[in-house]
Amino acid sequence: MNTPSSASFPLLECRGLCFSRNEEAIFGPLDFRLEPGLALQVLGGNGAGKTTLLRVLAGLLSASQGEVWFEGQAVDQAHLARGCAFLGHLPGHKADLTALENLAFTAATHASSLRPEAALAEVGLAGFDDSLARRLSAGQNKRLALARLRLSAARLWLLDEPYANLDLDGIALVNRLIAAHVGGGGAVLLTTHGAYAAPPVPLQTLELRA
Ligand SMILES: Nc1ncnc2c1ncn2[C@@H]1O[C@H](COP(=O)(O)OP(=O)(O)OP(=O)(O)O)[C@@H](O)[C@H]1O
Repeated sequence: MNTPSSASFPLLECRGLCFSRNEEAIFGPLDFRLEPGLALQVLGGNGAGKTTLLRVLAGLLSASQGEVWFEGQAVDQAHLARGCAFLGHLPGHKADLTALENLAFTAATHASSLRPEAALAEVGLAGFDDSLARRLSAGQNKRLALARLRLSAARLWLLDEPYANLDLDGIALVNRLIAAHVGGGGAVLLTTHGAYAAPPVPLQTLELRA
């Protein structure tokens, strides 16, 4: 079987993607592509289906209809769960582990060349190595989640409200991380309500309506 070169295909492509709950359409059908080196901002008011779309693309929910293609191949839910890095509303790390223990786990599972201590410093949490995650503030927890993202090897980042809970430095940090990831050939799909400045990278938008 010929394996297509990933360079000649979008990183992500959705064809007729729909999600329904109890026969009520939440979103779709959606058709869009996301090329490496770009970000796609999903816009929409409360309840429009932004989080649901990201959860489908992260392999956490099963689409009702349609196809998702990843690096030129139609993929199933399990493949999506392995292939993307997802930053959701919840931090997603272990509350009873320290900041550094959480990062060491991520670094080991992704064989990251970046040291966990360096990732912690990069997100402004130097000195919090031994702090339990459950003792961190909401913004510090978001920063720890961003450090985990930094250690991930995934080319596709799915960021649900990445600016939420962050101060101005934190918002600038998110923009720096997105710019570096996209500049390195990755791609980012992010949700916002449009209240924050968009990341400083080539940006497409996708509007969902409730
Ligand atoms: N677990 C659930 N069970 C039932 N309905 C749900 C569930 N999660 C979300 N919904 C419904 O699905 C719709 C889309 O929700 P979703 O969280 O995707 O919206 P959103 O665009 O992310 O909203 P927000 O901007 O408020 O975060 C809403 O009508 C919501 O009530």
